[in-house]
Amino acid sequence: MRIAYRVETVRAAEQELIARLPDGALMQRAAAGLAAATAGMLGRVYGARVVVLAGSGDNGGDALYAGARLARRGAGVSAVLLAPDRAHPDGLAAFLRAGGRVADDPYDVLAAADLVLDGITGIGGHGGLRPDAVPVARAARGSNALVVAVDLPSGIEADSGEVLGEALHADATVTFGAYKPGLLVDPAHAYTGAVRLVDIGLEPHLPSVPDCEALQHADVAQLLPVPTGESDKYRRGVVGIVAGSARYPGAAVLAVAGALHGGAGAVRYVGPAADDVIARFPETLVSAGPPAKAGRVQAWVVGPGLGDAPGVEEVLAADVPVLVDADGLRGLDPAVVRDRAAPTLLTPHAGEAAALLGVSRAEVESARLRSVRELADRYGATVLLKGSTTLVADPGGRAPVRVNPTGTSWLATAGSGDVLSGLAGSLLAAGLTARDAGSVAAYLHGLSARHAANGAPLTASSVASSLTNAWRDVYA
Ligand SMILES: NC(=O)C1=CN([C@@H]2O[C@H](COP(=O)(O)OP(=O)(O)OC[C@H]3O[C@@H](n4cnc5c(N)ncnc54)[C@H](OP(=O)(O)O)[C@@H]3O)[C@@H](O)[C@H]2O)[C@@H](O)CC1
Ligand SMILES: Nc1ncnc2c1ncn2[C@@H]1O[C@H](COP(=O)(O)OP(=O)(O)O)[C@@H](O)[C@H]1O
Ligand SMILES: [K+]
Repeated sequence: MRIAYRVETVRAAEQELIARLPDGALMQRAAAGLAAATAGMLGRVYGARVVVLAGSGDNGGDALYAGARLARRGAGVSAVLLAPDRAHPDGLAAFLRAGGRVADDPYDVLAAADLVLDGITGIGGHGGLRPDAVPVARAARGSNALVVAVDLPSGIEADSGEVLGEALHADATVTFGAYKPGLLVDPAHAYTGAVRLVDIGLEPHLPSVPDCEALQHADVAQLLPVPTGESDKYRRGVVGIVAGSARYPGAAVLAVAGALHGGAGAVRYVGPAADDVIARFPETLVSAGPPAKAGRVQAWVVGPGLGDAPGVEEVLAADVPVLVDADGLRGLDPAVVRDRAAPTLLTPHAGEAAALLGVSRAEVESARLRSVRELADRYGATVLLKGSTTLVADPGGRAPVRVNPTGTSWLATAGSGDVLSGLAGSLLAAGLTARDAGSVAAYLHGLSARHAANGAPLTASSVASSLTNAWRDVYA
């Protein structure tokens, strides 16, 4: 599991640790880790041209100390001081002692740089880059240098993943002590490049429950339902799919395709697209009547391609877990969901989430963490917010928000969400909690999409058929 902590928590842990260490030792650990990581990226340090962008806080101090270390190894290092009279005094002194120079003209040194260390702001920065930092950041990005963000790309919001102004696009980020949520969640995540964590000894001082977490293969492998000698199709779970309409029969087919790959023992389909479903997947149990007459299921999926057809309320009245997606979310009454005794999983994309929250789509996309938490609280349900970073939140804010690390932008194609809802519903029927079902489904779906795309456009059908490969990846 990759875990992330918000700034307040990181600072509290730092204070505990600092109290046990000699003065400045923690910053030296950070700077040493940063210098070692960037030396590895450079390959050859001797003779490399390095530019340190140093703001007025400790983030600039880290960058200056690391610059000093690189200078001692033979790099030509220049510093661009964003606030010359407030630069980290000890860091600057060490930097000058090591042979570093303060640049006369930032744009000259940036144009010739091999490596830029972005130490403008770290966890103390808010509101995007200030106007004086913007042209410098643009020149760094416009150069041929490798741009490495110190702790986090300057200008992003560490806690929320928002980008409230301009931020510096890094090729890589070296972060200290712990991941921060903004390093995992878009739009900020799109600025980080590959993220490397430097251990500064913070871990024992951090609480056991993080703010965000991202599953990895081993976590998913433990959660996946695997049949045993005792299993039969009913004990593995039966998932019911209420989806499709005369206008959108394909949504039913895709949701069933996802469900068939999710580990339930059987998939029931209820709705007007039964012929299409059977033609494609003869293993589906279909029925034309209402959901209540379809036979027992351990979980329902309702909504994909449903159009204006009724059925959502009836499904929500069932006492088994229910996943509500797409058309099922339209006008969904929070009171109805909150009153349910069995778990509910809502899977909106940003547009659907915006409609439920009464805000614009852009607001949801720019503040994904806040939006998913707010929706989960409002509905008293688990919410999976789809998009470039898929998030899964439980209500109440106690459990860490799951951030999905897999996926590809090729997934932005019609019907891929239908596959996801069937898949997650199947995992719910197999007995996973709503949070596990949602996050495991998003993980497999994203992996599968990488197989299906492999550098070219994918189709939603191919995402469903590649799910077998995704399961195998996770076990391998
Ligand atoms: N604690 C420790 O021991 C350790 C801490 N560590 C390091 O410290 C970092 C945190 O340092 P920090 O708290 O000094 O804040 P930091 O991120 O440098 O920024 C604050 C400064 O930036 C300024 N500023 C603010 N917004 C701005 C903007 N939009 N655009 C431009 N400037 C802006 C603001 O100026 P002011 O508002 O005062 O004018 C203030 O001076 C952390 O990320 C990690 O790298 C590691 O060494 C591990 C040990
Ligand atoms: N830019 C993106 N990057 C990665 N994944 C994306 C992106 N845009 C959409 N997705 C994923 O693609 C799927 C689209 O689902 P959805 O919007 O419901 O489409 P549909 O309703 O057509 O099935 C979701 O799994 C979502 O997370
Ligand atoms: K930075």
